[in-house]
Amino acid sequence: MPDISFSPDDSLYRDRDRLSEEYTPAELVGRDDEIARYHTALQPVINNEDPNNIFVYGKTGVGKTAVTRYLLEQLEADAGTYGVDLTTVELNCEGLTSSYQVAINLVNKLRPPDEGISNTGHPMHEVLSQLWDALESIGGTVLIVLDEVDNIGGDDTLLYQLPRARSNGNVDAARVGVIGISNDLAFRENLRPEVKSSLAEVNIRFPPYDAGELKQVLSQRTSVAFYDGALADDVVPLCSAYGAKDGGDARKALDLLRAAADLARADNADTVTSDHVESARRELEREEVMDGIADLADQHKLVLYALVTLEAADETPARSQKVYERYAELCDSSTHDARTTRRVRDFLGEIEGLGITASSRHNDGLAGGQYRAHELSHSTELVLAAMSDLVDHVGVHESIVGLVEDSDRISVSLA
Ligand SMILES: Nc1ncnc2c1ncn2[C@@H]1O[C@H](COP(=O)(O)OP(=O)(O)OP(=O)(O)O)[C@@H](O)[C@H]1O
Repeated sequence: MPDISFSPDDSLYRDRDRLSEEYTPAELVGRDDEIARYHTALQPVINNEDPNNIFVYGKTGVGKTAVTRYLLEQLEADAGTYGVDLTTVELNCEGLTSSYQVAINLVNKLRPPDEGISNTGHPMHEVLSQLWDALESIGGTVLIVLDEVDNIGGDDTLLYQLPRARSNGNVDAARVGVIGISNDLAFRENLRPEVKSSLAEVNIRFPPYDAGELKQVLSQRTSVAFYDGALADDVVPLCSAYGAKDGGDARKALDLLRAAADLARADNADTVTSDHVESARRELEREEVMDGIADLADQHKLVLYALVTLEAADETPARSQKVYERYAELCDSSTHDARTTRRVRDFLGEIEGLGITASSRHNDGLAGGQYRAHELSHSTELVLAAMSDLVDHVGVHESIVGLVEDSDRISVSLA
């Protein structure tokens, strides 16, 4: 029987929590240009002028929230020094899918905790009136951060009203500034022009981190999270390079570093090495692909299943038409209606967009014309494991019999 007793083992980590999402370092590195522009946009606050409405956008994990918190903390401290009456409120809009829900949550953030209002049952105009009252009683400059603001969807009443609260005469004593943060790049584009012009007076784009910037971010964390010498020299550069490749996302790079160190710790290793990073990356990638496939709709999974059977038979890269034919056979042998070739081409594009497959364009000239050929970006075993529910339902295709453990359970023999 294995020894299941627990004992502290901290030979690598000085403080593992410093690699977690919750930890914000005292200084933010690698975002100097964005910090400088953001700083300029916030400057009117300290001059006691009307604040700018600021729209911060960029892909996930590029420091939008971290930089916002970092600057607002500094601004609050300096407002204290210069006698500026400043209140900042941060609301994460995740799960708040309408102006109504965001407005109620804002009212409850602005009011004393024992004076909150219920989440339903108020007309919108009443909620807005409570919002103006709450802002008015706070007074001074009130900066409202709406993180993940795109959750609000097409219902932009609040995003229209809030930045105009003063000019429309809804508040008088308070100077309201809105900071909207979003990683949905289409959201800002799709705002009505009148909302865009007031909500996004100043736009600040956060580009993905490059490998050099991620190296700065990771080096800063390693100095507080690990003991000296706990990491081999190539670990931080490798995690940074992968982070840059995976969308320039600092969260992913930090997660990779932590997963690598966890593997090293589980191995009782003296140092974290590049082999740990490679293994951790395979494991994280595996989880991501598994999640991505598990979330696909049945029609997408059928298309993917078709490609898996072709890959298992060494028939990839396979032309879209060939994938379609196999897909139609799979639909025939199950209870699914086959969609048109055009829809299936769309499905293939969407699956590729998730990084599950890859395609290349071919040109066979007069003989074969132009076509796209598809293949899996991951092992057939991994993809099959992630869609075992569909395989159970449709049946095990003969080409994958050797890859599925209990394949004699159901077997589908197709042309
Ligand atoms: N420049 C940086 N220095 C140190 N840590 C950083 C830096 N940028 C990002 N991070 C860390 O990376 C993680 C993700 O950053 P952050 O939450 O700011 O990203 P974001 O752009 O707001 O992403 P999302 O749109 O997904 O919310 C956090 O743990 C944050 O502390």
